[in-house]
Amino acid sequence: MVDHEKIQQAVRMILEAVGEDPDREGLAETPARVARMYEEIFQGLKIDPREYFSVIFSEDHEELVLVKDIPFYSTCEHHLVPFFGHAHVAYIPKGGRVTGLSKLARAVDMVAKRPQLQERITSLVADTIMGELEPHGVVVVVEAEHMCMTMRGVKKPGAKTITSAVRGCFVDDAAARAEVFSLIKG
Ligand SMILES: Nc1nc2c(ncn2[C@@H]2O[C@H](COP(=O)(O)OP(=O)(O)OP(=O)(O)O)[C@@H](O)[C@H]2O)c(=O)[nH]1
Ligand SMILES: [Zn+2]
Repeated sequence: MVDHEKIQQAVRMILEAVGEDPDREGLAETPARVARMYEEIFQGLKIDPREYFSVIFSEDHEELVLVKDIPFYSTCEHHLVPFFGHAHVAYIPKGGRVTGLSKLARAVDMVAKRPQLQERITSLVADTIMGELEPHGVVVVVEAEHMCMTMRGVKKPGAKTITSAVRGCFVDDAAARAEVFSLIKG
């Protein structure tokens, strides 16, 4: 649980500081709404993504598994405005240790629901999968648009940031890595 009372006080202060009247009709409920919103969009702070991989299926598949185009929404830790896009998660299971596909998307979702950096989402998802599933290798690619670069500051709408984290066999196996990147692109 986030501290609703504290968030409400803070939002009220911000509204006053920017020259708004926090008691006018349209804003009266805003501090409480923002507190509820933070509860939702920062819920990943309370969740360890490793818990999604506590159930492992035993399946004899030591070939590529790729879940691509996983939409996500996150909050830039520098400006507290959204950045959002898609994540692509690939791994090659080892020793029959296969996870439910949805767990890959859940891990992305929850890691994103924190004040974040795109690089940290990318590496944390990759390292969590490496640590929990102990696969041959993992590739995570994240593509996102940062509202802090779109609506303010440098103002470059449409600019996309692409980050990748490559682990295990994909580090040395250029062909396997290229296959993943071409499947993501296609
Ligand atoms: N590496 C990284 N940088 C990010 C991310 N999200 C936002 N940023 C950058 O964080 C930087 C913060 O820069 P500062 O110079 O401290 O802040 P600022 O004066 O508001 O910077 P401008 O955005 O350039 O106006 C900016 O360059 C943002 O583009 C992210 O996920 N990863
Ligand atoms: Zn930002």
